[in-house]
Amino acid sequence: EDDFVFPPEALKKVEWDSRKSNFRNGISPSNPGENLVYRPLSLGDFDKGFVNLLSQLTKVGEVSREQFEKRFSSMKSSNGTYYVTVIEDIEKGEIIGAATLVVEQKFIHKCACRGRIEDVIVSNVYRGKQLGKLLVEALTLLGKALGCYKMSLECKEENFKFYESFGYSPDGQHFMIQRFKD
Ligand SMILES: CC(=O)SCCNC(=O)CCNC(=O)[C@H](O)C(C)(C)COP(=O)(O)OP(=O)(O)OC[C@H]1O[C@@H](n2cnc3c(N)ncnc32)[C@H](O)[C@@H]1OP(=O)(O)O
Repeated sequence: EDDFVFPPEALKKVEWDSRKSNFRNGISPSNPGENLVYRPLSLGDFDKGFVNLLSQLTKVGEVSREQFEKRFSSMKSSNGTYYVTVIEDIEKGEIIGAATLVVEQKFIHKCACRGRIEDVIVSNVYRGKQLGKLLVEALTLLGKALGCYKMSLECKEENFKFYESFGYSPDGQHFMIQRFKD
């Protein structure tokens, strides 16, 4: 039986009809394309190249099965915080896209929640098929459905246009960062 990092039913909250971006090929979360499935990250995805896919985004380093399983169960037990989603090519048994919604709990704005879109990646072989758009649009609408008062993400300026199509805009504030490790 599949062990998912969050209940798959949560994705049913997505109101796809209220999406802001246009999909050239008519794909949707329930129908992302031939042999493709959009769903929560599963424990079995370690063997389907999930970690390898992330290395196309940034440095991942060696992640053992044990480390993956520990992180997976920690995310799963923090109910309602980590919505790690993936697209699987079921013919190949391979994870070819991923994106995460993190729902941060606040005291401000009457104990509101803020959504952050993180770690958006589509395998270079599958780019240009509207799958990146599907990942971002679905998580944006999920954040809205879960009651987030605000959604945000960090990206390179060259990706601003991409994210603007889902309703994001640069806020003009300067983001600050300090790295303790590479
Ligand atoms: C919050 C974050 O995680 S930021 C990090 C984002 N991830 C990366 O940069 C990793 C490397 N890149 C990728 O994985 C992919 O290129 C992604 C995720 C950015 C896009 O995924 P793809 O599946 O290739 O894109 P998809 O086919 O869904 O969308 C392409 C559409 O966006 C547009 N687009 C894609 N990238 C850009 C860009 N950088 N600037 C402007 N438009 C863009 C295309 O023109 C196209 O528009 P159209 O639908 O009107 O024709």
